[in-house]
Amino acid sequence: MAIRYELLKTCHQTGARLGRLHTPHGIVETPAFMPVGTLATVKAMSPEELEEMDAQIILSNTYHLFLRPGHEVVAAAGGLHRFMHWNRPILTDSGGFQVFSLSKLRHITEDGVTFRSHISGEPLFIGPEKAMEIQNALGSDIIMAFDECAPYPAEREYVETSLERTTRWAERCLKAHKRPDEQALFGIVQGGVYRDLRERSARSLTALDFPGYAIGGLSVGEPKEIMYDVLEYTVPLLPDTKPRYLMGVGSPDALVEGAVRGIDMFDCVLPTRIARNGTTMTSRGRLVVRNAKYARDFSPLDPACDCYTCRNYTRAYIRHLIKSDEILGLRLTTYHNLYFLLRLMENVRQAIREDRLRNFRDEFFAQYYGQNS
Ligand SMILES: CNc1nc2cc3nc(NC)[nH]c3cc2c(=O)[nH]1
Repeated sequence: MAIRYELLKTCHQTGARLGRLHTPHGIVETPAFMPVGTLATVKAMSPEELEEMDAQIILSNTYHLFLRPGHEVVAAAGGLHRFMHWNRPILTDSGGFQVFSLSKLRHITEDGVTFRSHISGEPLFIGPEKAMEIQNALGSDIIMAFDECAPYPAEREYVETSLERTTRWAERCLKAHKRPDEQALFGIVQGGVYRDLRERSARSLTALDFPGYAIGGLSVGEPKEIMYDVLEYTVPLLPDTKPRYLMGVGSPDALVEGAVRGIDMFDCVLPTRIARNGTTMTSRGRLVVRNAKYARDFSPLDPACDCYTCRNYTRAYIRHLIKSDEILGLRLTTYHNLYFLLRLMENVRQAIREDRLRNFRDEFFAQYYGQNS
């Protein structure tokens, strides 16, 4: 078995679960946030810094590594763990999402997707078998089925046709996967915002008995209330003995609301992406440190945070670095943002242990979104 999910407890106040995901590269305590390391690096962070902040698993992108440096190069290095000097768990996505979001001139057929590289413009192809070949070469602990993330909004007919093909692609992935004992292949539930289509997708995929399930097709521009709605009726269709991964989520509120609805794993570029333009997450909401009002503010980004950035640097100094486009500036804001979300998930796990996740959510939101301020 490539992975083993251990369900430790279900919160009595909510549907949230406390779990441990045993992988060949170590244990992941869930609910867990996965920092995104698209090009085999979590931008601006070293693996040692990620370990220091207790990141337990990171995500990397098949599409990007296929284009550059090429999965054969990573395989020749001994796999992604060796290549990037990260010896904890890695999850790779299957490339579908990036093909649709990054490349131009793409064309979907039953075989897969033809597209032009967003780097060189050369014509390329990825399908279920190719996505398995690439991820088998990368050697990640968890790999994702090749799917189509239907856009939002999308006609019901389009979503239906797409999910049927995604299910056929999932079957082809199961057949093409060469290393099921070392790399756990997750199925990805689609179906847009249509309840009966989500149920059909979940039923088809759970019948194929994947070791874990992702919920795809969300966090693609739909209102959060709609996303939470889809989770309410989709999560219960998934086996509670297996991990559930909500792809591309998310912001602090979405992480907490997702955990409340039984999600175990999350990934999002938000913390690293907004850090690069000086936007930080603090216990009292977002703080845009490049703002002039912080020019002489010698307090830490977040007085309630004990991370390396908050223990050693001030808002004024970080603002100066960001304004001067100094590399240390984005390193310090990235470190803090990742630390903030990883601590948030530790607090969520603790609240589940103590059966008080609903209370935690209300307290956290009041502080972060300032309902009571
Ligand atoms: C790899 N397959 C796959 N990745 C995804 C990544 C996403 N990232 C977001 N928001 C940032 N939504 C996503 C959906 C999917 C999805 O439906 N499928």
